[in-house]
Amino acid sequence: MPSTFESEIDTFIDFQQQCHSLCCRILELFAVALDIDRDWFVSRHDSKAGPSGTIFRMLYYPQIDSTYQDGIDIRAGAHSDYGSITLLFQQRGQPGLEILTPGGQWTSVPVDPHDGASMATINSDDARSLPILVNIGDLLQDWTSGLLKSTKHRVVFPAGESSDRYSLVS
Ligand SMILES: O=C(O)CCC(=O)C(=O)O
Ligand SMILES: [Fe+2]
Repeated sequence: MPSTFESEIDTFIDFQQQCHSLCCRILELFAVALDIDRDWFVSRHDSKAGPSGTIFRMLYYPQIDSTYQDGIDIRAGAHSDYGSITLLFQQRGQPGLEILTPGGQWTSVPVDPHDGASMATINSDDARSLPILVNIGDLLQDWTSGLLKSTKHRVVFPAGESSDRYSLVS
């Protein structure tokens, strides 16, 4: 843990635990939907039985000058996540995530899907908070024999002006 974060260690641990609980809840609902034992996925992330396998990452992609080449220079190369599910927290004004569609096209994922919607169409809770992006990973694809598909994604420099990008991944 970098020393600059040491004073916030309790906040990070609390946040990470809340992420783990949310992941477990989502995995439980997947199990219900698949009509299998509702603990099937969650029991495999039980920290009482050993390391839960959960990884928490705080990512910083620094702003660079405008010499980067669109479509060639990228911030995080194409990959799928190797775990079961991943929660991704992004910040307003820091786009860049793209997913590969089944048709093989890279498509940008809005940080806030409500962008462009009129305020009258979103409720006040939505106006305050950003959605959490949930990615299915390779392990869940494997566990479900490909029924749930892991999503290939990457992070590119946004078109136009580049800015710092911070994200949290759990
Ligand atoms: O920073 C992002 O938006 C994505 C990060 C990511 O895909 C990862 O850490 O696996
Ligand atoms: Fe990823």
